[in-house]
Amino acid sequence: MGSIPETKAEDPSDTNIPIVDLRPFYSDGTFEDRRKAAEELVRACNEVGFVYIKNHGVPQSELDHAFEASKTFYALPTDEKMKAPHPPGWAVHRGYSWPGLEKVSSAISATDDDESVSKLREVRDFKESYEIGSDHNLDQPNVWPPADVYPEWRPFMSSFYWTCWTAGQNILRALAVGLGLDDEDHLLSYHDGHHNQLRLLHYPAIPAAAVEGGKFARMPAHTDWSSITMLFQDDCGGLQVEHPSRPGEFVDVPPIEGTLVMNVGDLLMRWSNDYLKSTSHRVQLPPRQDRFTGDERLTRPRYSIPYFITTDPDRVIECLKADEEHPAKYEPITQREYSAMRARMQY
Ligand SMILES: O=C(O)CCC(=O)C(=O)O
Ligand SMILES: [Fe+2]
Repeated sequence: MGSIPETKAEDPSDTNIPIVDLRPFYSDGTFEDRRKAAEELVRACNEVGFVYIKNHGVPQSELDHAFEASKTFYALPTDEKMKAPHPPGWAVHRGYSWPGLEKVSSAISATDDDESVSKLREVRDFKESYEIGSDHNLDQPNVWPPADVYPEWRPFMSSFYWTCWTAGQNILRALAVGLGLDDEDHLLSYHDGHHNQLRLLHYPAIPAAAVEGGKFARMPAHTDWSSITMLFQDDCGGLQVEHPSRPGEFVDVPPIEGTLVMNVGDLLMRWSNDYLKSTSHRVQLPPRQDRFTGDERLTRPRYSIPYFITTDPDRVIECLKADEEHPAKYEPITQREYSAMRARMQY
């Protein structure tokens, strides 16, 4: 006995987030095997909104390379990284954002008084990120550093973007099968792949007290706006999701080797008539004490790679899963209208 819970954090049996094996969507899985995996996936998205996927189709060698490249990029001097700066404003989300540039937050609660609102704004997100899209997405032109800064960055990340999309297509197929749609390509057909976003995140080492004292956050609670998000995380830990039936309580989503974490975004929640849940999540200090060193309890840096999958901006999304018993809760909308509406609500 005497086992310490945190030493078990990477044990798959220690998490309440379901693990779904998508192998039948890659090998010659029988129709029955595919349907079973798809139904498990949809059940997890309905009950939790978060799910681990194994046999997700992104080769481990490419993932290892992506994390190595991310580390190499973030280890560059700031003035080199700043040669690919995120453009000012919110219209374009590409290139390098330095620590504190972005403040992620769900809408500030209407009941918050002025003092706590300004306090919230003072909390800086202690992370840096780099956003990449398709070179064919003219709404969101990519921002790359000059080739001599890090020659391999652009070619590798451009190709990795499409590797992630190949895996994402099978997840969208599995979701359609699990939702019982006649055409397994139904959801996929709304995504041409050019509107996704690859994000390389680095949460630098930070003394635990700076986060515990509320001065800095790694990433505050939010939902994603995408159809779905695929997330790859290193072995640091710290990702948490809101408990599906206990609002305000967050549970750990520990890294599990060989899996990605998939979550439902707000757009797919609306599209599915709220059948699939877009769950709030955040990044906190790691739960495992062996992730800290020294008197200051400096937590190790964390690297993660989310890949946000989004529909073609002008396709009209109409509620699925609507019937007499469950009338459509939302008007048809395009992704462009939807994100404009969300942005209006936020500012
Ligand atoms: O870093 C993580 O694990 C989560 C990132 C995330 O939720 C986001 O970028 O939307
Ligand atoms: Fe997120």
